[in-house]
Amino acid sequence: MSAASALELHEVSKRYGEQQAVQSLSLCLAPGEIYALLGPNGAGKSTTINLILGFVAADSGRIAVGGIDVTRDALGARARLAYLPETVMLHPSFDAIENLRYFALLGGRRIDAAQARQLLAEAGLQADAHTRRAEGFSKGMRQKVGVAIALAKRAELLLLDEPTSGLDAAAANDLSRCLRAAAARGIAVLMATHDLFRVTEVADRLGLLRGGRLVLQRDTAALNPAQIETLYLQQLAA
Ligand SMILES: Nc1ncnc2c1ncn2[C@@H]1O[C@H](COP(=O)(O)OP(=O)(O)OP(=O)(O)O)[C@@H](O)[C@H]1O
Repeated sequence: MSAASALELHEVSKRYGEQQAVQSLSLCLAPGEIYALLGPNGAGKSTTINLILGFVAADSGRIAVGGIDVTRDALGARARLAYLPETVMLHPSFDAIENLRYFALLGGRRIDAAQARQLLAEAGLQADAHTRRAEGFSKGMRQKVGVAIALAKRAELLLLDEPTSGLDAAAANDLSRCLRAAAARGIAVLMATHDLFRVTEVADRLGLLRGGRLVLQRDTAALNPAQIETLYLQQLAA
């Protein structure tokens, strides 16, 4: 496996009983690349993310994060990535700066308040929210703190599952900007999503999963949302 890839999956398969959740999946993300994983419910998107996180073990195939094999060194691989779940859990009574410093420390990095402010600003969190307690934070604000944590950790890979579900248009647009900023710093981003509109806005490449198989891959540069939808529906009907 190439150490230059932020993420590499080679012929990865995972079965749950009779259900083939992921089948012979091969995928490679370069540093700074944003990849959108599309597919209908049950296509295998979350399973793919859980395999990369090492939460579930592949039946066969290999996965490497920053060249570190997930099976051989799960902790080493996890140290190189950051995962944003649907709701980023923060310490409710800490403000954004305290949360960032706390989680950065858990991730092995000590940062001061000025660095925390800088990272939160890069992730797009407004300055007046930096010293507010996190208990009142919206989903979008939590995600920004989550991205700032990934930046603080110097993660090479950011994984997101349905990041725009439940976000209003402004917050989703904000998140796109935030992911672009992370990618500009060399972080590769893999996001599972149903949001075809955001795919053209934020992703460099898309992959469509169907029944656990990658049935289509495209650069998004030349595609608009309507074209993506057409490709998507054609593949599902095939
Ligand atoms: N823990 C599990 N036990 C048994 N079957 C599972 C488990 N997790 C996923 N599956 C099955 O594996 C297949 C892929 O599921 P997965 O959750 O990865 O799809 P998905 O693309 O993320 O779907 P959604 O868009 O609904 O989140 C489905 O058939 C699902 O029922």
